[in-house]
Amino acid sequence: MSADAGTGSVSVDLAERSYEILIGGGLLPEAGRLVGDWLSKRYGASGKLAAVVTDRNVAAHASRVTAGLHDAGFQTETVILEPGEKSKSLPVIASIYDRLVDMKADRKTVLVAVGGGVVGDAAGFAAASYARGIPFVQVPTTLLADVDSSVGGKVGINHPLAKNLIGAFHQPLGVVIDTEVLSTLPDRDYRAGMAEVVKYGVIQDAEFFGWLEENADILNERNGDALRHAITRSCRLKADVVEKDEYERTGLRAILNYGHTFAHAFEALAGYGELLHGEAVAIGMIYASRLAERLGRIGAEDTRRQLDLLDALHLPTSLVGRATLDVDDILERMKLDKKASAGKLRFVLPTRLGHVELVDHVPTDDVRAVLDEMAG
Ligand SMILES: NC(=O)c1ccc[n+]([C@@H]2O[C@H](COP(=O)([O-])OP(=O)(O)OC[C@H]3O[C@@H](n4cnc5c(N)ncnc54)[C@H](O)[C@@H]3O)[C@@H](O)[C@H]2O)c1
Ligand SMILES: O=C(O)C(=O)C[C@@H](O)[C@H](O)[C@H](O)COP(=O)(O)O
Ligand SMILES: [Zn+2]
Repeated sequence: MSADAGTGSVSVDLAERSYEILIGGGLLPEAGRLVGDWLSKRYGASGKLAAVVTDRNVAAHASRVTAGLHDAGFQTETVILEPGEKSKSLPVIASIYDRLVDMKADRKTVLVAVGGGVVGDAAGFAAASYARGIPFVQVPTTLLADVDSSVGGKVGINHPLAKNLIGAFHQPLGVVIDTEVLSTLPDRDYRAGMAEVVKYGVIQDAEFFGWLEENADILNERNGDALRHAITRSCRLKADVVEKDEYERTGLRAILNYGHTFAHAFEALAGYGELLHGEAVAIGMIYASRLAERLGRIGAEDTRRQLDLLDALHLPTSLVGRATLDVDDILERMKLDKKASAGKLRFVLPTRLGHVELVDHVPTDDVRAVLDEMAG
């Protein structure tokens, strides 16, 4: 990765729940001080007790955050989760509660999530529910968490039958993105994060989509400047949506779910963790775009450009060779999607690059036809 070119920030404007996302190389040691500043700004003098939740693969990064917390005067406890999607489960949440009870955490104890989307979602849900809500800070360490899961306050865990079915909205006090941490991220996880970056281009920003097409090669090489631009733009685009529809009530926030109706069913059916979330989203976006084509809402050329970009970023675009799933099972699982209403599926479908719509009453026969066609 190239040398740091300074720290940037994105503001998320949500009245009394507003916060900053700081983005730069080498920010990890600053996180402790930032947590202290954000906590005292929001809650006044605090007890300076922090629970750091991380996973085994990122514990070394987390210890640098812990050192910064100590320097800032915090006493800390560290909870280390098993890496992987299976940690988004009730027993893991119960184990975090136990540790919070042991350390006598109160409503001014801050929970600091250092890790990918799994750590952020699970720890964030523990923070949302312990003592009816304690402050929390996101220190994402994967590309996916940088651009998506650390921003916007969706936290939660999986039900065996459906992704993220149990959860809450709980905004962080702030987000610290150290782009240097990505240098240790395995390639497969790095690529998976790119799927959510591509999503923003398709749903909100055709120009950004074009920039991604032009820069796919250097993004694959993890070029520092390109990455910082991709992360900053993605955070801004997500913040724009969250600021207007924080609780997904008007339908606007649902656009962030492009590709996810398919993806979540695939992830649950394949067995959590078999297909990475970003991989499932990449495949789901192509299925959703094919569905939009079939319904006459988008031209084939716009699906092809998504396919080509995902290919260039080495992401999968169909289930073939990845998972063999039964079409009826997929349709059944999709009915558990949180966007469904009165048992009817709703899909986020593109009309052109840079624009999507939430569509009700999509005929099951059309969804089935796309699933059959994509199975080859
Ligand atoms: N809350 C939201 O808005 C939101 C948005 C998108 C995705 N998600 C959720 O995020 C999860 C996926 O997140 P993810 O892709 O970050 O997966 P993840 O948290 O499982 O991390 C991927 C892997 O990388 C390892 N890792 C993390 N950072 C590392 C680093 N810097 N160096 C080395 N290894 C590292 C982890 O231990 C793990 O094995 C899914 O559960 C998905 O549903 C939530
Ligand atoms: O923040 C959102 O809103 C999103 O939909 C972002 C998605 O990328 C993310 O996967 C989210 O966890 C899905 O939310 P869900 O409500 O469909 O579980
Ligand atoms: Zn997602």
